[in-house]
Amino acid sequence: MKVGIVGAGMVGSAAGSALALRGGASEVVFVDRNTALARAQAEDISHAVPFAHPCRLSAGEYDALEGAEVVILSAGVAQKPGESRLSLLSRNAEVFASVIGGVRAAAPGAMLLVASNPVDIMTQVALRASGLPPERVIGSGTILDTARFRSLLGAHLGIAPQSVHAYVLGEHGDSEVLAWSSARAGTEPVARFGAQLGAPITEEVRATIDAGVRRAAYRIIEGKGATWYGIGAGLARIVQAIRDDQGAVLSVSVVAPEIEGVPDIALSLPRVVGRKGVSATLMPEMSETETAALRASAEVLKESTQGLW
Ligand SMILES: NC(=O)C1=CN([C@@H]2O[C@H](COP(=O)(O)OP(=O)(O)OC[C@H]3O[C@@H](n4cnc5c(N)ncnc54)[C@H](O)[C@@H]3O)[C@@H](O)[C@H]2O)C=CC1
Ligand SMILES: CC(=O)C(=O)O
Repeated sequence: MKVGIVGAGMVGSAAGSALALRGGASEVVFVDRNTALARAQAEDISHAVPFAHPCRLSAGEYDALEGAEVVILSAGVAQKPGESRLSLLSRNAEVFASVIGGVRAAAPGAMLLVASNPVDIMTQVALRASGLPPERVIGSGTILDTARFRSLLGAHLGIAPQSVHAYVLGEHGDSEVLAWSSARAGTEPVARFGAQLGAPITEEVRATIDAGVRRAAYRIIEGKGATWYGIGAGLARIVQAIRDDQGAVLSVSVVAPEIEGVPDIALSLPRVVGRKGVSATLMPEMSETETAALRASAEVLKESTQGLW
């Protein structure tokens, strides 16, 4: 499958690299207003291909996206230390205004996979600008936060994160909701599993894991300026679910008519992802507190779109 990546910075290049290393695409094309950067990323990643799977890498203008089935949108500005994702909105909405037209003209059949922050609102921006149906404009949403949650829970329980089934819901951002009520280790609720293994999930453990997930981006940006490996792998995971029509259940963001009483909203819930994009949305079992937190997260996002359209 041919995949386009608009925005060849840290996130776009990490996604291209993950796709090449995992065998997630037969062809990856980078587009960036910095054409030298796009060319250099393609050349650099192509040198990893002999150690991985066949994959052609190149860079070009928008017309090079012709035939792409998925286009990843990772163009725009990223957070500086201490800055929130929501603060990027007006700058990145402006970037998308110039990017989406070029993508749609060159690759009208492509699904859009949005990574730029604030990703939930940028997914709404991309939907409106593209005219595509909502199931074909997918935001990476909390795929990364869910990975962070599974990773920290797995480490606490002493099991592989792949055996932890737990999701982060709502905004990919400060108001996100860790869905503890539905979290499972193997088939067991995580609290029961932890008690059996001598790794109880106390209030203190929950608070530490919550901060570990919610504050991850801030910590990493403080330490190295940006985050890219986790989201690069997450984007490649979504592309593979689409390419292979997997029906994978992933926490991604799409525009929905209503969630928890908030109309016309994009946020993350577990969703079934395959060749047609998102084919179903699942509402996990939640406690009253989690339901209220999800509603609050939807309201934060809704509030942030005021004045945008
Ligand atoms: N969804 C997620 O989980 C994550 C999202 N992000 C977001 O991804 C975005 C990209 O982050 P980085 O790659 O670290 O930034 P970066 O600054 O390394 O790369 C952004 C690229 O976009 C390009 N660009 C800017 N305006 C453009 C335009 N009009 N047309 C074409 N290219 C344009 C720049 O030349 C640059 O190469 C940010 O908004 C960041 O917040 C970052 C990490 C995780
Ligand atoms: C930057 C960002 O959105 C993240 O690492 O979660």
